[in-house]
Amino acid sequence: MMLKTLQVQNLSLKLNDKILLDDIQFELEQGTVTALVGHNGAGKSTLMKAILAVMEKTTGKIIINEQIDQDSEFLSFKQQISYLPEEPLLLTELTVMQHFQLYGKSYQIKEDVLNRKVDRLVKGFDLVDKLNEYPESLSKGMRQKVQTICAMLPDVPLMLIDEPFMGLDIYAIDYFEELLKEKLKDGTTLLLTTHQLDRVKDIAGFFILLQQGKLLSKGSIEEFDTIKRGTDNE
Ligand SMILES: Nc1ncnc2c1ncn2[C@@H]1O[C@H](COP(=O)(O)OP(=O)(O)OP(=O)(O)O)[C@@H](O)[C@H]1O
Repeated sequence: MMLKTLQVQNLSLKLNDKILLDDIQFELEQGTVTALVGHNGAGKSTLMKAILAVMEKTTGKIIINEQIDQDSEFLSFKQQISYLPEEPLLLTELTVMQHFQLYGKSYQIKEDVLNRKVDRLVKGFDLVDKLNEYPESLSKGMRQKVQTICAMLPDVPLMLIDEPFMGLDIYAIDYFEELLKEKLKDGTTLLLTTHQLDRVKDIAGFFILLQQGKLLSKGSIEEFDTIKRGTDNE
């Protein structure tokens, strides 16, 4: 039996009487890639934030590796997940390197391991000469690269990626894809939101379709194509 990296059970999230997530249920098996799809406002980002506990769920259970429960082991739960937000969330007062060190501390990465990883990733993303710069002196794409490196530093069971490849040039996209494939080989499980399924088809095996906070359907990517052809009337 495959290990279930993530189990989401009866997850609902209400905010000011508005139901943003309605009884969501799904599981992700170890080493799989799932694309979270749906129209603007369907609840994709909210679902990620609920998994991360950035937004507080109203009901339900969220469990990592079949044992670490968001409700009972909050700190160790948080350390099992790395998150790449759609827009970079960098701190104006920290240099690029200090951001990496902050992530190293939060995920308890040993200093030598961290430095080795940083070394390799800044070379890959062509940021070697930016380590001592502050975010405001970087381009938008460079900031996105810094945020991407932050998310790639920890070795965690689950990665949540909101709109991968946004703002990255083609070289960075290729390199990022390579890194994701490496992570998958190491057993990391990926959940990513996207509006362009074509872009993630190479790596994603499964989909989850949200509509107005409800899980409308889920299955393999091949099945999604069939659903789409049925509804789009192309
Ligand atoms: N902090 C918040 N306060 C109030 N409403 C919110 C909040 N965050 C999200 N919502 C609402 O929740 C719904 C889902 O938003 P969410 O950002 O999760 O959608 P999404 O599927 O990620 O959309 P997009 O494709 O546009 O990124 C929307 O109706 C949005 O207005």
